[in-house]
Amino acid sequence: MAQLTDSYDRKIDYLRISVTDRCNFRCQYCMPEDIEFKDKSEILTLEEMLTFAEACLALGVTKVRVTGGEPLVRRNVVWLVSRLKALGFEDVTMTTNGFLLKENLEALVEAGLDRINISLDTLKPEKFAFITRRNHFQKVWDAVMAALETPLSPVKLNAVAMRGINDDEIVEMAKLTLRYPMHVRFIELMPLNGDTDGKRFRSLFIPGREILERAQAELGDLHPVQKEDPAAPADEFKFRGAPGTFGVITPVSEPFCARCSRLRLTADGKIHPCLLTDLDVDVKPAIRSEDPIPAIHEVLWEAARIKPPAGVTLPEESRSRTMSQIGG
Ligand SMILES: Nc1nc2c(ncn2[C@@H]2O[C@H](COP(=O)(O)OP(=O)(O)OP(=O)(O)O)[C@@H](O)[C@H]2O)c(=O)[nH]1
Ligand SMILES: C[S@@+](CC[C@H](N)C(=O)[O-])C[C@H]1O[C@@H](n2cnc3c(N)ncnc32)[C@H](O)[C@@H]1O
Ligand code: SF4
Ligand code: SF4
Repeated sequence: MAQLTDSYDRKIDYLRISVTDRCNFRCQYCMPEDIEFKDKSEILTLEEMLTFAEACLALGVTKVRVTGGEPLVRRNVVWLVSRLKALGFEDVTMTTNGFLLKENLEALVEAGLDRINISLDTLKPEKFAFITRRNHFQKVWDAVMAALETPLSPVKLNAVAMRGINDDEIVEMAKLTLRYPMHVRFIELMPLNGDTDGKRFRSLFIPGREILERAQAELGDLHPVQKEDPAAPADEFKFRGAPGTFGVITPVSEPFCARCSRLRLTADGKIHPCLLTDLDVDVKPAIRSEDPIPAIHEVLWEAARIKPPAGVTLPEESRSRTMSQIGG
């Protein structure tokens, strides 16, 4: 069967599934404290998500990332991981806030999870409570340490960079890569979650280049690391002799749309061809139809067809969305 490609000849081989819009944290850049989640009746079952993934696999999608909201608050998500692996995906990964990770590590490894990314913006418990609006630093840090002792090591740590909030920790976070086999990445803040006039964004934004310069000024030269997946968004580097890597993800200052290989499925059954536009296509009717695989294929080709070209910027009216709806 033909490989899924978009109108600009980009190969689409990477699917991100947001298994739930719910979360046990309320990170300031992602969602408001009083967010209303979707009614459970609107959310796809895990079996339906699996059917969608199966249709993607037949069109040459080989990688799938399970995300959310917080994927580990969705009951039986470990089952989904094991079924995705059994279907034949080469790379099944998860992005989590880490709160429920330690108790799920063994089951995730057994289910065949290939890699894990953990979001951690700070190494200071009080600041963690300020950013996530939940006082759970220690539990997340214990999970990071526990994950390093499993076949999921090396783990990736994701930190959203915010001026005046966690930029004083750039060097401490970078130093983790000298001590542990971790891939630490700072992500540029994107103006979502009600930041319609972009005010919060302008005061907090730090470009990735500045982050790399500030780390190098203290810790010495960073050497580029060859990517395993050339389409991956992170630019990764190593300090001399370090077991881990340090990097940046720069969707704002240096967008990587020209190499974008991704589609996203939301928990309520919409395909988002791009994280930073409002375009979506409803695939729920196709998933629930009598002959779902060909029906889903039609919708997938339509989503790929409308995927925007390189150079996407987020229109102001789209900034009311929360990242948790689309899965990051
Ligand atoms: N604008 C934009 N941002 C992205 C895209 N992919 C990832 N990001 C940002 O980078 C963050 C980190 O992504 P992760 O979930 O850790 O996954 P990843 O780095 O893509 O992981 P790999 O599968 O290992 O390449 C996301 O939460 C987004 O903030 C993308 O396609 N477009
Ligand atoms: C939406 S979360 C979903 C998975 C899981 N709950 C977690 O936090 O890892 C995925 C990623 O999106 C990132 N993210 C959320 N809002 C963002 C924003 N406004 N700008 C940049 N990254 C953001 C988070 O830091 C996290 O690494
Ligand atoms: S970034 Fe992840 S952990 Fe934080 S509120 Fe959003 S979905 Fe939850
Ligand atoms: S902004 Fe859209 S097109 Fe660009 S890399 Fe992200 S998802 Fe892909």
